[in-house]
Amino acid sequence: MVHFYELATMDAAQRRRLLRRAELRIEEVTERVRPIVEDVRTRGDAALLEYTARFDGVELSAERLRVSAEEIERAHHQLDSRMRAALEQAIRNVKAFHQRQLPHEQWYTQVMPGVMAGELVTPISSVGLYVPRGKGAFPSVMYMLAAPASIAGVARIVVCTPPGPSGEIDAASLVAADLCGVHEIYRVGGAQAIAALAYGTETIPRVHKITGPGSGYVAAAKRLLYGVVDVGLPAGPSEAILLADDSADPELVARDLLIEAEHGPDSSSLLVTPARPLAEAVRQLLPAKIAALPEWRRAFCRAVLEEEKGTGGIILTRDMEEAVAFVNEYAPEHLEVQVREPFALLTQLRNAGEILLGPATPICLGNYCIGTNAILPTGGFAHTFSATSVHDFLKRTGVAYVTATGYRALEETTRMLAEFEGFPAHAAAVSERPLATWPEARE
Ligand SMILES: NC(=O)c1ccc[n+]([C@@H]2O[C@H](COP(=O)([O-])OP(=O)(O)OC[C@H]3O[C@@H](n4cnc5c(N)ncnc54)[C@H](O)[C@@H]3O)[C@@H](O)[C@H]2O)c1
Ligand SMILES: N[C@H](CO)Cc1c[nH]c[nH+]1
Ligand SMILES: [Zn+2]
Repeated sequence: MVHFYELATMDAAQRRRLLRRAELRIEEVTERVRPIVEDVRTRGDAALLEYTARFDGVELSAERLRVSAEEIERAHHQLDSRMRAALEQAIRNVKAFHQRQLPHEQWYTQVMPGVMAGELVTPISSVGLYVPRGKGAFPSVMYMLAAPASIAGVARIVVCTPPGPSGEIDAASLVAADLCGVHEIYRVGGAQAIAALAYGTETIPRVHKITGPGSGYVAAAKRLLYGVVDVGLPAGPSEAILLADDSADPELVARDLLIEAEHGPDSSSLLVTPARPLAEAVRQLLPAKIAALPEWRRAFCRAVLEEEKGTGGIILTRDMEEAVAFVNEYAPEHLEVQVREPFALLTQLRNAGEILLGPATPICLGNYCIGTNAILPTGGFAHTFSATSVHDFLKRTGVAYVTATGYRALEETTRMLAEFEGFPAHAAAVSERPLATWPEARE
């Protein structure tokens, strides 16, 4: 039976378990991941190759870690033409959206006469993109990461992605990377790939920032490496909430509930609604829809929606206000809204990686081709983190210029604050400064 909860009577432990979702499993695997990270740090490529053999079942040599230019070229010939057209449309939309995010390279404001303050925006010089592949290939993740990184102007973009059963990287992912101008791709995945990007190995040079989604192993490795490298937004196992009222079509809601549930047993997918007839109808429809899926995706949906450890299901609330409050507390990665007046409700929605409004905007469109980014914060981190964007690949540096007039107006304030804080050198630096002789302090 699909999990069915009434929010008003849900006990505190159950509520906490749903709110924590996959975070609990990431904690569980952290100690298993720690020695992998340490091993890659000390033994480099040799460790990478051993873990690739153990976890991906692929024997590689260090020379084969990097995908060759010929393989990328071959991928273009191998890719089915309809798949190429789909990729091109999706990438076009994703690029158009992210191009619009680009901020001005610099801006200044006169905060008071003679005091100019502003920001210089520059790209991060090297980034590592993690594209998962344990339960299927993700060309979409490739372009969701590579497009904003390349639009931001990152000079060195490196991709790590696990090899398929015969050591190959799928043609669609290679073409997607190429269409985004990314060519440094290594066939290595899991915690070992994150460690390689953070510390560097003989073959994979280290980067300044790593970003991209992944399984619990990947998420745990990133947390262990916080402080060694910038590990970006926490994007772990996929999750979604469908927020619906009695105007929603149960058939569409039931279908859309399976979108994120089919990613893996650690995914979460919840219908949150005050409409009992809708909740009951969706509950009736789900078993047949789950049964119609191929075996392994069926097993994932059952694990999420029916099994004891699963963190999916249906939550019935007393009214829409209670439903919205729960959604805001949960802060889902994807939020699909199927209510009579979605734009009116939007003003009350505060925490989500993305919000998709109306019955024609199912989560799968957002996953692939609307243009918005599908690499989003999970585990409740949408309370503070944002969707992946060009801003993840840029940094802002404060820039200021003070003239002699501005300096004179700030001299005493600086001295007062420095003396109060007990910094005599700070205070001395604004005493008797021979400003008038400096041509660069001109007005
Ligand atoms: N939040 C997002 O934006 C977002 C987007 C896409 C996908 N996802 C999520 O990413 C995840 C992808 O997971 P995946 O499994 O398909 O790919 P993955 O690449 O993250 O994990 C597979 C890798 O894990 C390693 N591994 C496997 N078993 C291991 C073990 N026992 N010990 C240590 N390492 C092991 C292997 O090296 C393998 O290459 C899913 O949970 C999906 O929901 C999230
Ligand atoms: N649902 C994922 C983000 O959580 C994105 C994705 C890619 N392919 C299918 N789904
Ligand atoms: Zn998805």
